[in-house]
Order: sequence, then C-alpha cells, then structure tokens
Amino acid sequence: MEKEGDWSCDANDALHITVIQPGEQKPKTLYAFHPRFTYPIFGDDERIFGYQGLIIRLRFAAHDLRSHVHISYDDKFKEIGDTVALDLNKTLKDWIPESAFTLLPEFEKVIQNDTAAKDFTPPGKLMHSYIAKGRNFEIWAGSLGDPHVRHLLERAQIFVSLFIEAGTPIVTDDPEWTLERWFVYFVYEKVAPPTPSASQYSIVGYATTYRWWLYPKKDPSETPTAKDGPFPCPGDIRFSELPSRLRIAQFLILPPHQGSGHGIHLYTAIHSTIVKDPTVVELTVEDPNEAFDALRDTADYHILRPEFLKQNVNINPNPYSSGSTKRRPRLMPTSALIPIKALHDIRCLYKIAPTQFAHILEMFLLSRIPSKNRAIGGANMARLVIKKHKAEDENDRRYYWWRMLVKQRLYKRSRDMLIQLDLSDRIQKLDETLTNVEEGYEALLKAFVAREENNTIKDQGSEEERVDPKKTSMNQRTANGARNKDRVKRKLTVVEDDSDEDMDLESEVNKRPKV
Ligand SMILES: CC(=O)SCCNC(=O)CCNC(=O)[C@H](O)C(C)(C)COP(=O)(O)OP(=O)(O)OC[C@H]1O[C@@H](n2cnc3c(N)ncnc32)[C@H](O)[C@@H]1OP(=O)(O)O
Repeated sequence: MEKEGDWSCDANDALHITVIQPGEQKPKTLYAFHPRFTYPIFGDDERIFGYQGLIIRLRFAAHDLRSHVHISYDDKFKEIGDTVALDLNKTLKDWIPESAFTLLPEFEKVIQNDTAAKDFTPPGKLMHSYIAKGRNFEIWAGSLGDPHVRHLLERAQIFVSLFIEAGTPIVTDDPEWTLERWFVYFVYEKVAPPTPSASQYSIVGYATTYRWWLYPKKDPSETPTAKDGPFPCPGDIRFSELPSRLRIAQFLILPPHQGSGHGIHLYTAIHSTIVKDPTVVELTVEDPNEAFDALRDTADYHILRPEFLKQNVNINPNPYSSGSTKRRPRLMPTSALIPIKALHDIRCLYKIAPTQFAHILEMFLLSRIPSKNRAIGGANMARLVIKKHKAEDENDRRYYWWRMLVKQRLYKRSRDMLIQLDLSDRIQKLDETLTNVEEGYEALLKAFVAREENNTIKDQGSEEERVDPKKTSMNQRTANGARNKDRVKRKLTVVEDDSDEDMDLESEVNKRPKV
C-alpha cells in the first residue's frame, strides 16, 4: 500500500491487463489480471515515479489481441529540477504497438463494430481440440513464416516480458527462411459469441518452438566420399525440414486459465507434433523454470509410464552372476541392472531429451520399489549401507541399486566439481544430492497417484477423454485445476546442469564409477 504523499508506486500493481470482447452497448471485460514482472519495462525495482493513484490499463481484444493503453491518475508530480515524473507514453511505446495509443472511445467503437471478428479463426492449422471443465478449447499452430501467425505473435509478445522471467520477445523481422524455423502454438477457448458479430475465440495462452539444426551422426562404417553434384541453391534447402532438435522457447498460459490443465494440453500437443515429424529428433526446452519443470515431468511421466510398464522395465536385483557375489564389486553393473538397449529405443521413439528421460526413468524405477523399502516408507538405511547389494530382501537390493544408479548419473554430471572435494566430502555431497532428488521424485509420484485416483473417480461418472500416451494423445488429465501443494523442484546441492543435450544412458555404461 502506497503512503499518502508518496510519488512512487509498484508497477505490477499499477498495470492492469484486461481481456475484452464486445458487449450489449460497449465492450465488456472477460478477464482482468496483473503482470508478474514489469522490470523489463520499468527497471529492476519495478516502481514508477511521479504519480498518485496511477492505473495503466492495457486492454486486449480476446480473439486477435488488438490492444489499447489507457493511463489515469489522481495527481502527477510537479517537476523540481531534474526530478520529473516518468514519461509513461514514451516508456510504453517500445513495448506496445503505436495503434494502441488511441482514444478509448475510438478503440471501443472498433471492438464493438468489428464485423470481421465473427469469421476470425486463429492463424495456422487446428492441431487439437479438448474439453476442460465443460468448456471447449482448441490449439492452433503455424510457422512464423506465415504473416498471420507473425501478426498475432507480435501482438502477444508483451506477455512474455510480463509473465516469463528473463523472457524476451522474438525478433520477427528476420528473413523468411529463418522465421520458418519458428512454430507458434496458440491455445484458444471457443466461447459463445456475446453478440452476432463477435468472435467465438478467446485467447488462453501460447508457446513458441524453434528448430535447432542437428549435426547428423555419421555411420562409422560409411567412408566419406566427395560428390560431384551441383552445389544446392538456397531455394533447394528448406531449413524447416532439416534434421533438428525442437526447442520450446516460450510457454505461457494466461493467469485466469492457469492451473486448469491447459499447460499439459499445450505441451502434449507440441510433443505429439514432433513425434509424428520425421525431421525432429527430440524435444528440448530453453531455460525452463520451476513451474515448467513440474509440468514437463508430469506430462512426460504420463507419456512414458505405460511404455515402461508394457516392457516391464525394472531394476534387476541380482546383477551379478551366481557365485560372483562374494567378491567386492569394483564396477557399476549398469547394463545388467537395467535394459539399456530397450530404454534407448523407448527414448528415441518418444523423442525425449536424454537428461529428462533419465529423470523420468529414475522416478519410474523408484515407483516400482514398494514404499516400505524406500526412505519415505521408513526403510532401514543404516542396515542398507552395511548390507548393500547383499541385502536379503530383493526390494532392498533394488533400492540399493536405484540409489547407485542415480548417484552414478549425478556423479557424471558434476564430476568436475566433485573431484575437487576430499573423498569424504564428495560422498557426503552426493548423498545429500541424492536425498534431495529422491524427495523431489517422491513428491511427483504422490501427485501422480493422487491425479490418477482423481481421474478414476471422474471416469466412473463421466466419459471424459482418457490418456493414451502411445498415441501421444492430449488427454492426459481431466480438468483437475487443483495445484499440488507438495510440489517441489528437484532440489540439488550438487549443481545439476539441466541442459538437455549432453547425457546419454549408453555413455553411462562406459564410464563406470566404483561401487
Ligand atoms: C520455457 C519457458 O517458457 S519456462 C516459463 C514457463 N511459463 C511461465 O512461467 C509463465 C507463467 N506461468 C504459466 O504460463 C503457467 O502457469 C505454466 C505454463 C507454468 C503452467 O501452465 P498451467 O496451465 O497452469 O499448468 P497445468 O494446469 O497444465 O498444470 C499441470 C501440472 O504442471 C505442474 N505445475 C504447473 N504450474 C505449476 C506451478 N506454478 N507450480 C508447481 N507446479 C506447477 C503441476 O504438476 C500441474 O499438475 P497439478 O495441477 O495436478 O499439480
């Protein structure tokens, strides 16, 4: 709350975003909310100097995101020397299209009388439709090379700065061949038009994806040969069709729609598209935040779990051949513990990035050990440390090997840092990290079980769409808006580099740390 006589105010509070559509007499507000961040516009402190009772109202037409800015205040600071109120129009001009700075009645008239609105469809192609909480939603997508997609994205881009920390708008005036590498997904609700000429679409969120060219791995048996053909002309190569990794760059569900499953639907729509696209090798994410990590883990777990179950993926509790159990093992018997080749094939089939795949696999393998044999269920850890892989109960042995497999991965990822520590510190650090990782998995598993139970209850009473990850369908959850309070990020004391590209289960086998 600002004090009387205080000329500085919180920019996040001062900025009001409203999504509007035509009404009986004049446009009406569908949703109103505040931004999460304004530091890109107003500076790190997110404060605006020089006004009392300031309201900056940023209106967006629900269907095509045509915008309008309206500034009002009770009082403005009178200039004293160099101290002046912030020039709001000048500051906002870098972020909002010129057309938004018209008089409010003019803007309202345009919205009320826009007869083209009733024929509006989102740009690109309809990729998927779904029902959540009894309401209809559609996901449309198209390349940034399409001027309609570009136009809508340009209007939406301010949301990236307002809702994604460190998010920056995409440069849309690059040459077309490079714009084609961007694909934009829009989520819309299909609403009953409030007037005969109004649109039936209302924006929910959007995501941008980008194709990174993937250097193809050569078959080692092939001898490289120089070819004498003509050098390809620029027109012969479509950059949007070269072998690539697809990277999700920006991902946003607007606040009024958050927590209703739209994020999962959007992520799964993107995943479904790339699974069908032979030119895309895997899906990666640029700088995911904690909430996105949770969303991605949830979605990927739903996608992979049925396949793991089908192939009965589990830890072999007896990786040493009989008779060899007496000697002290020196190497991790990874390939005897888990089916490396089958896992590699599943990963490639579902195009999940290696690190992410390892997380989901570890979570699944943990779930296959009864909870009484895990730390969460009160397993006797002191005994396990002594007995190790010789524990009598096979699930104790599984749990022992599960911990070793995770430690192996963590060690590899943080090796450069860990080798600088004394052996005892190294062991302690790795143990702490493992505990944190395990707690994160347990929380995700708990949420997963709760969601499944919730779905089962709903399924008994309704015929809502069901999960079929093999078909990479979108229907991975019913409209459960409740946010899981137990959600924790994979907390790591050893810094885990989350870059998606540099880990492979196969290569884990080659580097075999001592047990
Ligand atoms: C690559 C990037 O762009 S990273 C930036 C991601 N974008 C942002 O942070 C912008 C602001 N936030 C948002 O746009 C949205 O809240 C998103 C994209 C993070 C999530 O979208 P939503 O539609 O709200 O998620 P959805 O309802 O589908 O949730 C699915 C699951 O994701 C996880 N999840 C989603 N949001 C959160 C959160 N804020 N905290 C913890 N877990 C979350 C949960 O597992 C959730 O399942 P549950 O509700 O059963 O617990």
